[in-house]
Amino acid sequence: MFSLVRGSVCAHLARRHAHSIPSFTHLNAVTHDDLAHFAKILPPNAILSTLPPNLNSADDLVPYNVDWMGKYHGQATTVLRPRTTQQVSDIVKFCASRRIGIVPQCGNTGLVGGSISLQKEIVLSLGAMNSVRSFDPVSGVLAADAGCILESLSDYIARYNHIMPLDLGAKGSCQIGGNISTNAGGLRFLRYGSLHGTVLGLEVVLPDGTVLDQLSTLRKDNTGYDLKQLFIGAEGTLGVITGVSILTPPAPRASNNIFLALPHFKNVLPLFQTVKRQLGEILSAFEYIDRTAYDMGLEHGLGPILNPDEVGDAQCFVLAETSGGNHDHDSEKLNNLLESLMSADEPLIYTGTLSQSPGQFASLWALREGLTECLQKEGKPYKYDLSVPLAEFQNVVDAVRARLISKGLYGDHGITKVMGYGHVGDGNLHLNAIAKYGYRPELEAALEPFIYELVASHKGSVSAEHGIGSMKTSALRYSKNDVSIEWMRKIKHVFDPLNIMNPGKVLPSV
Ligand SMILES: O=C(O)CC[C@@H](O)C(=O)O
Ligand SMILES: [Zn+2]
Repeated sequence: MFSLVRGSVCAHLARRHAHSIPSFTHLNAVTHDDLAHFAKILPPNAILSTLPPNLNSADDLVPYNVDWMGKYHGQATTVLRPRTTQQVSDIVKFCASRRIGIVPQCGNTGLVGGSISLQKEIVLSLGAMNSVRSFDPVSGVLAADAGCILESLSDYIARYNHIMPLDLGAKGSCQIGGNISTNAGGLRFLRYGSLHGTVLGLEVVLPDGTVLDQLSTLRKDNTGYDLKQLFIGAEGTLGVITGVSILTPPAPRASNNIFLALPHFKNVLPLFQTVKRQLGEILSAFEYIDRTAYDMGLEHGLGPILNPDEVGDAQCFVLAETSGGNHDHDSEKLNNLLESLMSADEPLIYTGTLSQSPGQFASLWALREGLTECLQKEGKPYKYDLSVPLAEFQNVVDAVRARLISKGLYGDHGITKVMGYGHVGDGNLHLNAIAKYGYRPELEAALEPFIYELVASHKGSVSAEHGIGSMKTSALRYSKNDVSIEWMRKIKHVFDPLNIMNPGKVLPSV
């Protein structure tokens, strides 16, 4: 009996070991000889390195080593900028033979430190792979290199009257390969759904350098395991996405929006139901902004959107968008909605405005889309991207603020503002806490794991759309059970037994 138990424990440990992920100590830093090898694959201007013979300055590497927020500072000595899938494959094959870690990087606009080199891994920048491969105006399928900027792709297909199925505030600099690697959600998720549905195919360089060509353009392909799904949201830990094919919808003929002020958060849910019922399928976005976020936007010049006297003490705001077939018809629907909301016996809103021109349409969106940048101007934001039941949005924000107050950490010396905004329609709350004078360990300790425990108590997700990166590896367990994490490890081990692909991201080290 005793030996049987011992046997099973040993077997368990052996199993764990088989799927544990080698640590950074197994990886080698780039050497002079490695650079000489890279120089056989890439032209000189595609290699940046602080090592001899290149001797670039550390400043030259800042765009690759420091993330958009200036929060994560990477350690890469070398950045490689291939132009072809073959070059990516040659680089990866060589890195695997030398056990050199690789951080695939697109626009470096992520918010969780997913594209930063933690311990001298090379940065493999996809930005020079930026050509459209094909577009079929009949099916709407776009095939493109991973390094294409999202907005450039939008502009490209606009001439065919199509739009990208995703839209983000960072569209001017984020790249499609990064969007897919992080399974970005964004502002059109409510209407067009997840990239797991709209991505039809991928080309991926696997961690041994093999090119996995799954660049299918088929809508229907029911031939067993759908491998491409594994790379969507894998954050570069299973391979380097080099090419994508994605289904793009026809551009709506008319887009309108409306901005509403609500007295209390508790009105948001009934409002969402009313709006869905009255607008039906033309509703394409339903975004939430709490009072603190709205005021911050105004302080930074993103308004005024509504008459301050009518806004009064409104506690939150909603931006709803329609994408339909007829501008006047949709506008009339929104007008009727606004009128019925205002004239109800117990109105759900204080006031609202309906955009009357493309300029007004853009300025309503500008307030919502500009919030992330406003936060950066206010100080150092602690950012949490959560899925929680809609009814809990405000409770979560309030609980975090109350905790900081109770610990004496709320105010100029600590966290100056706690706010919530996000994609109500998708159950996705962006909770931000601003440390005006910089990040401090005691502030982080007050926020985490408190926020993650709160999210877990609601069976929510610690990452709704930004990913895990290096920021949330230890928080993964609040949203994934042990069995799920163990199978994630097994998958990682199958693809990347040496752990050269974006090490230290997504999976916690054991
Ligand atoms: O700033 C954030 O926390 C969210 C960023 C982005 O996902 C957004 O929805 O604007
Ligand atoms: Zn978002």
